[in-house]
Amino acid sequence: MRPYTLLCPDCGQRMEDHYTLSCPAGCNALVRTVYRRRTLDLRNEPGIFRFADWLPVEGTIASPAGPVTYRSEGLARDLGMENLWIGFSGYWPERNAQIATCSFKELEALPTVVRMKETGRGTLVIASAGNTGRAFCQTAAVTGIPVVVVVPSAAAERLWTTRETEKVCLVTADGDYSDAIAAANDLCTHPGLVPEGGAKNVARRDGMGTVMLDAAVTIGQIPDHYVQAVGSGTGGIAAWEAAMRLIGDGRYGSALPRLHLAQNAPFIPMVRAWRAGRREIIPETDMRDARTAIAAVYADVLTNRNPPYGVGGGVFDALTATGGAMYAVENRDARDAEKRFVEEEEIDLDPAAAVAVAALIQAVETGEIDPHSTVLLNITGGGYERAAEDHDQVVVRPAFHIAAGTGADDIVTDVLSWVKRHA
Ligand SMILES: Cc1ncc(COP(=O)(O)O)c(C=O)c1O
Repeated sequence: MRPYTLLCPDCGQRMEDHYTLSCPAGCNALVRTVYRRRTLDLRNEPGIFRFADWLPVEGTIASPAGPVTYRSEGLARDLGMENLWIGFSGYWPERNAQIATCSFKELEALPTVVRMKETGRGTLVIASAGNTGRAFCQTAAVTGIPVVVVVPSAAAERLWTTRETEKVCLVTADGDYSDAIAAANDLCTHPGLVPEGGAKNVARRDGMGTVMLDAAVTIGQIPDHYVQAVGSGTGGIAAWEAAMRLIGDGRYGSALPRLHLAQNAPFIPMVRAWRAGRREIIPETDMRDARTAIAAVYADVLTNRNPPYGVGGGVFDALTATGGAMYAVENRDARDAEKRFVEEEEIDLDPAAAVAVAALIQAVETGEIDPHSTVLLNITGGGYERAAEDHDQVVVRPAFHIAAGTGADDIVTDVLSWVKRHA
C-alpha cells in the first residue's frame, strides 16, 4: 500500500494512485494527495526528497536540487519590510541552492519521474515554454528515464542539460506555448505516450509545494503572505495545498497564507477574470488578441491560455480560500524590479521571478501587504550566470519538428520508434 491515497475534493471519492490524473467519476476538479503521515518528518536526503513524507513517491533520486529559504536583508531594507523571506529555486551554491537548470520546475520534474516509474506505464510527454522542458531533460539525464518534450521552436535554445543524454526526444513546434500543448496532447492519443498531466499531476503540485514546506520549517511558521508570478497558477494552488497540510500538522500555525499571484501584462487572463469576480475565463474578454499579447510579454513562461483557474480546487478556489489577490505587472516594472533585486540580493533572476518581485513592490505600495508581516517571496528561477560558471550546459538537439500548418500526426511514427529504441 502506498503512503498516500488520492482524494477528489468535489465528490469526496478516495482512490489508489495509478498515475491518476482525474476523478474516475468525471468531476471537474483537481484530485489531491492525502498522506498517511499527518506530521512532516524531514528525511535525511539531499534536496527535495527531504520532504518525501509529503511527496507521492516511495523511492527517491539522489539529486541536490531542492527548495531553499533565506531571510532577505537588502530587498527587505529597500522595501521597508521586517520579515521578508525568499524562497530561492535556482542555482546559488553559496546559499545551498542547487537547482542546476535554474527554476522551480525541477522541483516538479523530480517527483513526477519517480511517481511515473512507480505507478504508471509508458513514456512521459511534456509540453513546455522552456523551463519545464529543461527541468525534465535534466531529470532524464540524471535518471536515464526517457522523456518526450515538446516546445515552441523559439524556445528550443533554452533546453540544455548539465550532462550529455540520449534520453530526450525533443520536438519543436512552430507557434507559441499553446501550439506546443496541442501537439503534445495529439501525441498522447497514441498508446505508450503518456501525458505528464500539468496541474492535474499531484507530483508536480506537491513538488512545488515544498517551497512552502521549506519556508515553514525555516521560518518556524506558515508565512502570512505568499507572492508568486503565475502562468498556469499551479504554484499558487500547490502553496495553498501545502499550507493546509502544515495546518493539519499543527506545529506551524493555523492560518492560511494570503496568496498574491501576478501575471505579466498585457497577457493577464486570470487577473481579469478574478477582478471581475468570475470563476470562468472568457476568452473574448480576458484574452483579447492573445497571440499579440503573448508576443509582447517579458516573461513568456507566464503565458498559459488554459490555466486550471475555474476547476474545483484550482486557482479561483485557492484565491478565495486564502483571501488572495492578483496583480498585473507591466514589462517596465518587471525590469525595474529585477534591477532592484539584483542590486540588493546579488543574484540574477528569471524574468518570471522579476514579475513576482514587481508584484511584491506593488502590494507593499498599495497596502495589500503590511511591511511588518511575514512574507514569502517565491523566486521561481534565477542564478543562470552562476550556473554557467559551474556547469556544462549541453544543448539538447531537436529530434523532430512540427511545421506550421502540419500536425503531430506527421511525426508520431518517428516518435514511437524513438521511444522503442530508448525505453
Ligand atoms: C520561472 C518560472 N516562474 C513561474 C512560472 C509559473 O508557474 P505556474 O504558473 O505553473 O505556477 C513558470 C512557469 O513555467 C516559470 O518557469
